[in-house]
Amino acid sequence: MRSLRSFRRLVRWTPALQRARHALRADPQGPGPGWVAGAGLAGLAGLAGLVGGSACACEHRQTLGAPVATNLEVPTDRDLRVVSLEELRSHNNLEDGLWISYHGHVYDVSNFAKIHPGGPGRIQMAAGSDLQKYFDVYHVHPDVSKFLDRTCLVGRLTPKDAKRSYEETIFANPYENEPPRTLQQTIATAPRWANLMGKYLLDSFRTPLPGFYVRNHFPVPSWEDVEEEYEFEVGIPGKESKIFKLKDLRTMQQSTVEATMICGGAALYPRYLHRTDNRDTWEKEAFPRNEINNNFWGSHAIWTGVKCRDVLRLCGIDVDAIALGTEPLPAKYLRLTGHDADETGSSFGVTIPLEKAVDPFGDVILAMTMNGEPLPSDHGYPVRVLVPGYAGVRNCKWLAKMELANELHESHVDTHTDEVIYPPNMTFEDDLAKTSLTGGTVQRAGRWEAQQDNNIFRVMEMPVHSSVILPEVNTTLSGKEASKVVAEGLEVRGIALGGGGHRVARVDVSIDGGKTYVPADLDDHGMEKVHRRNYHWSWYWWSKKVPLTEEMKLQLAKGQPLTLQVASRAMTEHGNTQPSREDAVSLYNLVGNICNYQTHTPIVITPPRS
Ligand code: HEM
Repeated sequence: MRSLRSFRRLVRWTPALQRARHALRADPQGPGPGWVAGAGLAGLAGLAGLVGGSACACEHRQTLGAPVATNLEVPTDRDLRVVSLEELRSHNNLEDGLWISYHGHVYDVSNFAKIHPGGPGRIQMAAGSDLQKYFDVYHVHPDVSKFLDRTCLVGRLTPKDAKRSYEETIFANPYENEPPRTLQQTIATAPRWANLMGKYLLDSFRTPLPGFYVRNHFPVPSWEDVEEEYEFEVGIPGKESKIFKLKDLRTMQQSTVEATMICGGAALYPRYLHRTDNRDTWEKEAFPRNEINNNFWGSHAIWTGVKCRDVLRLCGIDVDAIALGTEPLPAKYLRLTGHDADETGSSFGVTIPLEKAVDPFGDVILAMTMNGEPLPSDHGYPVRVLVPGYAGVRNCKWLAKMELANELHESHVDTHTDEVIYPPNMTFEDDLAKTSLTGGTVQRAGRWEAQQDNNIFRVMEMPVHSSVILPEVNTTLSGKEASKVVAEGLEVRGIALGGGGHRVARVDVSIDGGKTYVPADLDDHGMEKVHRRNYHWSWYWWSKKVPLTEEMKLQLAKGQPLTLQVASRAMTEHGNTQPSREDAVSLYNLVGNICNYQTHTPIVITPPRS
């Protein structure tokens, strides 16, 4: 119910979605279970007139017969059967199969939809139509034909029909009216994903708000003009839910927390598709991409808001007794749901341990300001849950609901997308290939789902991490700069974070790709005095002039350019540290979450004139 309310808010706010809503109204099925799975979604995409035609009575898998390709073989176009536009469009629901066209090929993505990182609903939006129209908006996708061709190819369209399929697919961009943005380097626009890259991260200890790291999953809900309508609900089993409005929070005692927020991905992009052939592509394709920028996917701010435990206390939870252990935990988790939802109405939701929320030193607050200003829309205006030490995604924006529960949140984000660490034997294409090309399609998809329960866990606290920020990747130093490096050493600067509130005890720097290290000078900007107990939520900055070895100097003296591989490794006071680049290869996990390996920053020194 709540997610429908959020969706309505989005619809009211976004003109593109308003247009889609009209299309939905024209759809006789209207919202409901059939709507999610069927032609209603095509209506949402403005496709009602195109794909809502006669339902295909046949069982599509039977019509397909034997798989057209094995895992690694892609048939040539000559061998593919020609699919008519009508047939493509008739496969627009789960019952008859979800088919899409892409670059002239037709694919059955019925099984893939279940594991689609962007959620099953979004694939259903495109059913019976052309994928490219969607990818024109959702730039998060690289060219996916590589694995679609290997996994779920049905046939091809004639060139004329391929053109028609693209041209007649009408899709209204739900991200047209996102808030204005400046400063950041954009990774993706729909949904918004952006960060301050490289040297700008070291411009100020507290990141300027327009540059603060953003990772949205859905269009931004706008509360600016209607903040008096804003509310969130607290649900406690066996009790009536309690509603809080902004004015309720504003009259409560405010707390301030200095905290760095870092992405659960910590580093890796792009993910999935660059590693579909086998795990080795993790190093060959994903690592180099990751190392294009000196990126630390996070930012720092001072946050103000109401303690989460104070809100729970008002709802009748004895947070002090629970924290002291004199009362048992009433539930394992606190589930957080946002007012943001995907284009099909499926809400954002994540889980945090209830223990963290009631811990008087856990510093979980319902934040209303960042750096002394109201939260910007991109950061959850008016209320975001700040969960210091935890992955960014746990810090639910645009809070709509908090509920005590013994089960994890069932949202797609919490179960599939950014939240999970998959076991090392799991690859995207393997599972996908098996799901789609064998007769037992559903069981294979089940393998993926089964993994969810067994060996897959959720990213909660972040691990220790550090990044080299300066010099920037591929910097070339020559002339006086090169002479200075020879005389004084290479000046390296960067950022480190203990993760989970752990103190960073040391950062070591290497200029020879991790063969040898020297300790850097740490600067905590006085945060040691600010943080309570043993928790340190803030990033550290560090710097070091690393001397060249005699061998390196000799190489330059011979007139040969010198390439250095700069790396850093932070270590907590427990001795936890970052894996080397080599070790990270075997630490492969499908999505690339908490990938805190020591990236390499290549820089070149050209021989200075003596
Ligand atoms: C067969 C068709 C599709 C394939 C193979 C596909 C594949 C993928 C993959 C691999 C990702 C993860 C990308 C990454 O994080 O590096 C992704 C994410 C995403 N996809 Fe798709 N996709 C398809 C269709 C669609 C459609 C039709 C939509 C929208 C209507 C869509 C929306 C998204 C969004 C929004 C994300 C980002 C989710 C997030 O991380 O927040 N996708 N898709």
